[in-house]
Amino acid sequence: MDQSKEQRILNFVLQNAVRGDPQSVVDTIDKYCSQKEWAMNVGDEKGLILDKILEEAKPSTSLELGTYCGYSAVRMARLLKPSARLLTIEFNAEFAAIAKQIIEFAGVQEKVKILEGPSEEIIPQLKKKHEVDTLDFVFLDHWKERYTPDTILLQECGLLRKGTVILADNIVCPGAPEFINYIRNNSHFECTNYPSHLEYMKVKDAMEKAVFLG
Ligand SMILES: Oc1cc(-c2ccc(F)cc2)cc2cccnc12
Ligand SMILES: [Mg+2]
Repeated sequence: MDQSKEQRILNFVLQNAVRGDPQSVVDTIDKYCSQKEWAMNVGDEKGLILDKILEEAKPSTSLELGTYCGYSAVRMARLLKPSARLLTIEFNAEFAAIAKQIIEFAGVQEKVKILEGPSEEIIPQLKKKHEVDTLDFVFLDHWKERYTPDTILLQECGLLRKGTVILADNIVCPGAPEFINYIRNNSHFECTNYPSHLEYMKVKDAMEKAVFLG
């Protein structure tokens, strides 16, 4: 059976990154995906925007929708304070298995919990099953047509609080026009756009920050 691209990324990390060093794992994935095979990690240019917004938020409890290979989970976990936690939801079982190994290799497994399944099923379980009170930071990086319904679901489940920061990837490419229309016309959110480029490409992309006002 031929290896998947995600398995090749994992193998490259295991052979080239430094175990227990999250920055080396991030740099190694960026090296592979810019030189060998493109993959849908947030990448280094948009990753620096993610870093800055995450550091400003200083979150105790963060949620990521769309783990993929774990690149942004490792990238975020490396900046979290020791007691902080990141929950990351991944629908695809193969991706979740790869991400688990990359997160463990990076040594951030104590801060990161991968929840495998559909976001619409897992979000309503966060309070009772995963002991979440409210979320300080949310990174939307899964299927674009889920951005709006999952944002509404987070609100309905009482998981947002005054000041919760939501950061969404791929606002331009592949694009999330319905989400942008929803969030920018919703008086409960204060939005900021961050122009950038698609990971590893010269194609234009952007991220959108939406702060929940309560
Ligand atoms: O950052 C991303 C990029 C793309 C993408 C795929 C093919 C393209 F030609 C361009 C962009 C898809 C994503 C799907 C989910 C989360 N992030 C994605
Ligand atoms: Mg993305």
